[in-house]
Amino acid sequence: MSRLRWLTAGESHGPALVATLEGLPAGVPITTEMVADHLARRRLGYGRGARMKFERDEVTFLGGVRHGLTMGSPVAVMVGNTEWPKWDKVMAADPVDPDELAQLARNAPLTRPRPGHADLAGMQKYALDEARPILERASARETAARVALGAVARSYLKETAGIEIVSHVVELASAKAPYGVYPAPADEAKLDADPVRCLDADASKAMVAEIDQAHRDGDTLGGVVEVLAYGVPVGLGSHVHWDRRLDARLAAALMGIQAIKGVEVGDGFELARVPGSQAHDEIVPTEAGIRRTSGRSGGTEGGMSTGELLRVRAAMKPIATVPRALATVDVATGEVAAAHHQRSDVCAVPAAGIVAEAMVALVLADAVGEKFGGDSVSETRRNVQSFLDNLQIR
Ligand SMILES: Cc1cc2nc3c(=O)[nH]c(=O)nc-3n(C[C@H](O)[C@H](O)[C@H](O)COP(=O)(O)O)c2cc1C
Ligand SMILES: C=C(O[C@@H]1CC(C(=O)O)=C[C@@H](OP(=O)(O)O)[C@H]1O)C(=O)O
Repeated sequence: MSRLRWLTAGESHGPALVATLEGLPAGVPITTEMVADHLARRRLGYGRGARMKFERDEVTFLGGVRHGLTMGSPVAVMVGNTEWPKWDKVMAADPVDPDELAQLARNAPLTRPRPGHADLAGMQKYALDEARPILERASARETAARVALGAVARSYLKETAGIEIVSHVVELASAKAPYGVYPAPADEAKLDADPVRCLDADASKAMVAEIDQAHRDGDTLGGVVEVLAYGVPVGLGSHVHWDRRLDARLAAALMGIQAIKGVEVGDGFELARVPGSQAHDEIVPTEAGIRRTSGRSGGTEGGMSTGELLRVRAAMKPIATVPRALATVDVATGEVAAAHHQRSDVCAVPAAGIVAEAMVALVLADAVGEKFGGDSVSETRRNVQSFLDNLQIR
């Protein structure tokens, strides 16, 4: 069963985010720069708000890594928040003089919850009279910590099994990339250079135009990202129990990203609309061994990886902080009000793709560790190779 354990902590305007990852072997190459590169990729994307322009994502390893390699002990990483100095009183861990707090405009109680964000349900659940303690943690700032851990998981996957992950934006509001065109890992730099991380130039332009229009309208947008994992060996996950199924684990991980409201594995919902003869991937003998003729299943059958390209999609709802503020209730007065709005993203779908890559990496790293074990990278690599070399049917 599960081999990796990981947790994040920290608030959006606190001093830092921290994350720990336990269960990796020794010898995984990882440096501060590798993590920082992925964090920089997460800050990209047309339509993001002001904060992403000045956020620096300062990375510090606190444990588990020595001279660029994991040691087999828990990996602990900290990502500093550039915002902290402005919030040191409002978000202080220790009590602050109430008179001093009352002077601070940014400490004004947030009593007009935003539809679509965690504000209202969180205030009700945690018995709070304002939303600050809820939105601080509900904020997708937390995804920086996941991307930091995802960088470690990606390195483990590449070193042990040769697995490589890439994502792209396939839909943004009504703009769509042509279906069935998949980026390769080598396309990462090209995708990162595109304003919306879309492979198709025309679709990219249409997506940018959608964001510009939403910006003018005081509105926000969502979209769909697709994550591909190349080189996934057959046999990760299992058919024997629901929580061991690889497809279920991927779906839960993607759905666990803020604002993701739908997940598809392979052709997903489309498979429900066509007959079986057009829904499955036929099996054929080839010089390279038994293969599938198509990739509709997204590389899993019976909750196990098939050895074909792994492909999952995640649908993000539009950003909840709509500039043309939506109707709400001021919970301090019970009166009709406009939801609170400060700066926010118009669209964060490109960033969500980077987060989705990290979540897929963490799920696959867990599944690789579970199947192949190993306390050093070389041991895991040997185990992967030995399994593949000794497959009875191939
Ligand atoms: C990368 C990323 C950036 C986001 N930026 C914002 C934002 O600027 N403003 C906002 O209101 N919501 C933003 N969100 C979405 C909220 O975090 C999300 O709507 C909120 O957690 C409620 O969604 P839920 O119902 O799925 O939890 C962002 C989400 C992601 C993944
Ligand atoms: C800080 C990040 O995203 C934030 C996610 C977010 C939200 O409500 O989810 C709201 C915004 O934060 P702020 O209110 O401070 O401008 C985004 O900037 C980040 O991704 O690093």
